[in-house]
Formats: sequence, structure tokens, C-alpha cells
Amino acid sequence: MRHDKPGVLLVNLGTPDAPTPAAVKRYLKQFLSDPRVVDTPRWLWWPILNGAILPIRSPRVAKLYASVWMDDGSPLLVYSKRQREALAARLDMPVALGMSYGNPSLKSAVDSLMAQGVTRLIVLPLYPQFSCSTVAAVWDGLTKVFASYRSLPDVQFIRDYATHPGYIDALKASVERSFAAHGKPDLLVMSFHGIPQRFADEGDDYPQRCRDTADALAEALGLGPTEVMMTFQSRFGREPWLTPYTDETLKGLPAKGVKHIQIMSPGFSADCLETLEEISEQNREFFMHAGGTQFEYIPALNDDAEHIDMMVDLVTRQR
Ligand SMILES: C=CC1=C(C)c2cc3[nH]c(cc4nc(cc5[nH]c(cc1n2)c(C)c5CCC(=O)O)C(CCC(=O)O)=C4C)c(C)c3C=C
Ligand SMILES: [Fe+2]
Ligand SMILES: [Fe+2]
Repeated sequence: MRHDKPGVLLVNLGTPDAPTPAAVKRYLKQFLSDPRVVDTPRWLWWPILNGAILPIRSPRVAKLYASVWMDDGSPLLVYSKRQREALAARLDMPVALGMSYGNPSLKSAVDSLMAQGVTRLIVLPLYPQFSCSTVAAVWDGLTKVFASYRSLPDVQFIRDYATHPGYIDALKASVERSFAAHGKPDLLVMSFHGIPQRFADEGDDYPQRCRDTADALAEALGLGPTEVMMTFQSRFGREPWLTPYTDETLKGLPAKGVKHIQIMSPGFSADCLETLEEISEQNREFFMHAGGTQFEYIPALNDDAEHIDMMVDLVTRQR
């Protein structure tokens, strides 16, 4: 008889090993070579990536990483490790952390679970809103790992959790803490990572999943349409991405009389370069220079107890 031994694979994007140009280059090369992320034909993309993007972007982005680096490493990895530990402490099954790009690799995580005798793999990509560029890339990564296996586990793949009540409740609590600490702002901005508009046109339901989260959270908070706004950050490359863009929106708000904002990035399950630097530093500057008077960034859920509760619910209801 084949017995049932579940194990959890937590997955996130991944991050460089060090805030140095060489380590950032290694990371970006792997990340930006994934056709799920950049789908330009290889013959055209390869010379652009290696000849222009990597040499120019790596040293610049390494400085940004250095500005948010923590004692224990890159914020994304530090928070992801804490999430893994907290979840493992709540479950009587093994929990491993694997990253789509960089370390710890997906393969190291799957190998360690299989070595512990896991027969049912519960895969939880920590992206609340599905996108082909993130969640489907996890799927692809897993199939590559399995390509070298003679036996496969049962696999339960959690597509996303954009409106999971535990997720919405945890976000709501984080917003209420911020309102209590700093006062209610003129506007609550929910900034999601963008994708090329074309991906959505071709069938990625990511924008709708972001809308689903934004609507559920606004409703839970009892905020009306003039009190919340959804925007998209982290544009890359030349083609149009999802709009409205976070940076342009923030630059225009003070002129419309919106002087105090609080901003959150509900699509990031852990704080990282894109929240700690891009939102909390860069976009703060944009807003304040445009005439804003008060700006607060509401942290990601990271290893908040309610966030871990939600993960427990997501993985234990998989039977
Ligand atoms: C090139 C296209 C990119 C797509 C499409 C994309 C989608 C996407 N990304 C996240 C989450 C994260 N992205 C992060 C960093 C990051 N993203 C891109 C590019 C695309 N992302 C780049 C090049 C980088 C690296 C930094 C830089 O060079 O600007 C991170 C943070 C990683 C960290 O180390 O802190 C996260 C998390 C989502 C959710 C998403 C689609 C929905
Ligand atoms: Fe990204
Ligand atoms: Fe960015």
C-alpha cells in the first residue's frame, strides 16, 4: 500500500544571493531568461539581455538592493524563511521553501521533501493573484524538477488565493493598524506588481484577480470608491503595462487635493525590493515632491500570525 504523507512546498520569486553587481547579474540572467517572464523570441532577446540589460541594470539594481539589505540577507528571503518556519511550527508535516530563481532553488526544496518520504506535494506559490509570469512559471519549474525523477508524488497546486477570507482579513487588520497609528488618509492606494497589458489580452486573468482582491478588501474595510484606488507598479521594458501606473498616479494626486495617502502592495506576500525601495522610498519621494504632506507604507503580511493562519487553512483543506 502506498501511504499518504503530505508535505508543503512554499514558493516565491527569488532574490540575489548578495547585493553586488555580480550576484544581481546572475539572478537577473536566470529570471529574465524565463520565457514566462519575457517572451520575446530568444534570438532577439538574448543579445539585448546579455549586451545591454544585464551590464547596465545589474550595477544599478545592486545599489538598490544594498539600500534594503538586512543583517540576515535579502528581505524577500529573510521573510520567506520566517514564513516557512512559522508554518512548519503549525503543521505536522514537512515544509520546504523553494524559489523560482536563485536560492534556495525549487529543486533543492522538492529534493528535500522527497527525501523525507513525501508522497503528496502541496504546492503553495505565495502569489495571491494568479499570473502566467509568476504562478505558471512555478508550474513550469516544477515540471523541470520532476523531469529527472523516476517516481512522482501526488501534486496539489494552489493556483491563487485572491479572495480567501483569511487573506482579506489579514490585509484588513494591517490597514486598520495603520489607520489607528497614523490617522485615516485621504486615499488608500493598493499597488500591485504590473505585467505587460498584452499578457492580459492573451488570456492572463491577473488584472481581474487584482480587482477581486481590491474589491473584497475595500468592502471589508467599508471604504467607498473615492477612498481607495488600485494601481500597478514595477514597469519593465517598452511595451504598455497594466494601468494606472503607481508612480504617475502618485505624482498627480496632490494637485487633486489628495495630500495624505497610505499605500500597500497586497500582491506581495513578503516585503522585498519592490515594496521597501520602489514604494516606500522612490514613490514616497514622488508623492512628497509633488506636494503631498503625509505618506505611509503599510508592510506586507510577511510572517504575521493571521497570514500564517491563512496558509494553514490553504494547505490543510487540500485533501
Ligand atoms: C520583466 C518582466 C517582469 C514581469 C512580467 C514581472 C512580474 C511579476 N513580478 C512579481 C514579483 C516580484 N518582482 C520582483 C522583482 C523584479 N521583477 C522584474 C521583472 C518582472 N516582473 C525584475 C527585473 C525584478 C528585479 C528587480 C529589478 O531589476 O528591477 C520582486 C522582488 C525580488 C527581490 O529580490 O526583492 C518580486 C517579489 C510579480 C508578483 C509579478 C506579476 C504579477
Ligand atoms: Fe517582478
Ligand atoms: Fe522595481
